[in-house]
Amino acid sequence: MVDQAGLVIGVSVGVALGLLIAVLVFFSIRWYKKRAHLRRCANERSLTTLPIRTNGLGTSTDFSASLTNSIAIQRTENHQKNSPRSWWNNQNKDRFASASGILKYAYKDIQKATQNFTTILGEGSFGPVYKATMATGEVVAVKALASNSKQGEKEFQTEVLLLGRLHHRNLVNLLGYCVDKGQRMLIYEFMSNGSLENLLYGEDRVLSWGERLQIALDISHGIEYLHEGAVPPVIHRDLKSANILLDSLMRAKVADFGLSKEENFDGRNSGLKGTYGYIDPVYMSTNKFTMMSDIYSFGIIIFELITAIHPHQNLMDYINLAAMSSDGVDVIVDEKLRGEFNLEEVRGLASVAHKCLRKLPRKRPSIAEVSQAILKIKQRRLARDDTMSFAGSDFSQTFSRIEDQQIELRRMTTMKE
Ligand SMILES: Nc1ncnc2c1ncn2[C@@H]1O[C@H](COP(=O)(O)OP(=O)(O)OP(=O)(O)O)[C@@H](O)[C@H]1O
Repeated sequence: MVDQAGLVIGVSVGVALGLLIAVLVFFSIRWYKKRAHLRRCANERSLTTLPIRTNGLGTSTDFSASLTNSIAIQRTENHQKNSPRSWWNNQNKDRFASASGILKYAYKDIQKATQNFTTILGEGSFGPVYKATMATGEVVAVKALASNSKQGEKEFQTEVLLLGRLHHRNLVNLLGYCVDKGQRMLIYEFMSNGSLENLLYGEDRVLSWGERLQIALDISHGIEYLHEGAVPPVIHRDLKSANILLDSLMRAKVADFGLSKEENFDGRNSGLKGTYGYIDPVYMSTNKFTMMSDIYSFGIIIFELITAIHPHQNLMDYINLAAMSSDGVDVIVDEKLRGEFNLEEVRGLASVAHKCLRKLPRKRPSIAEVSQAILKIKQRRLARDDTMSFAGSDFSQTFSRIEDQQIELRRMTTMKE
């Protein structure tokens, strides 16, 4: 009896234990599956994270977030190979929206769009730039990284990372990139009026004073976004008229981030980054590049707009001479303007530029202050234009009143006759 009872108890305990273990295993598997699912979801969310946008345009995080974005780009590539969406990828295997919102193109697409790389627009230190018409009909500019380029891959990655998350109407937008067949290329929006340098020193067309003022304001807004809108802030390091591009409406956009950090000083490998004539003297002596060094370069660009004298043609000497003359900046205003400018506005803009070129960086204005000052000049100009057109309309009203009276008089005299 006792043995039987013991057996029953033993079996019951065994069964209970077995059940307990089965339940535990079941829940462990469920818990593990759930965790794996959550991790997958989290990964997918990070892949679709939007690029960093600031100033109310979207979320902003720190630089590590932009690195996460770059990792996400790679993960997207691996992930897409195996995902159920691979049918979609097969349809679009040459193009896909990367995590930073820019498109990746296949080499053959670019080859076709540039008619086998025959549509060259120009050549910079990065390599040749081509005009390309994509399959969609969109016209773009393709910057190909020269294979012998020293700063190549690092700059390329910087540019893709940086521009992919920076969007502003006064920055040249990066639309896509290509890393294929050992080639690396960047695809930008096409700027049909080329560079400010070509416009100021070429023979094609003369920029009016109004256009120059607007260009100064556009550049200022572009830099303001880089310095004060982007998180973390971006220092351009190679602001110059060749890096300001103009669209079909003559609106200016700042170009060449990342690429601008190459060692490019006077052709010598001095370790300094930037372009001779635009480099802040304080940076030259301290090797420390700050936002104020960008402000200095912008001051030089403003004087280029006023004088159309290139910094390589002793622009600084002219500026210093004019500062000593009683007529001030008036003596160095671009002759091509043929007096078609408002002297007060020119002096106002020159005063802003002088402040940007101050020896002590801390005495230079911030880019927001520069924007404000240029905006004020433009607003005064608009107000004056309004007054003139109002005065003009007043005059024409008076004139037509006189005409009406004359007609009336003539009518009365004919009636008398
Ligand atoms: N997005 C664009 N749209 C139209 N033309 C462009 C575009 N980007 C560059 N270009 C043209 O291509 C040429 C080379 O430009 P790139 O930016 O490579 O060199 P750079 O700025 O002139 O010199 P560096 O590389 O030494 O700074 C320039 O003449 C420029 O006007």
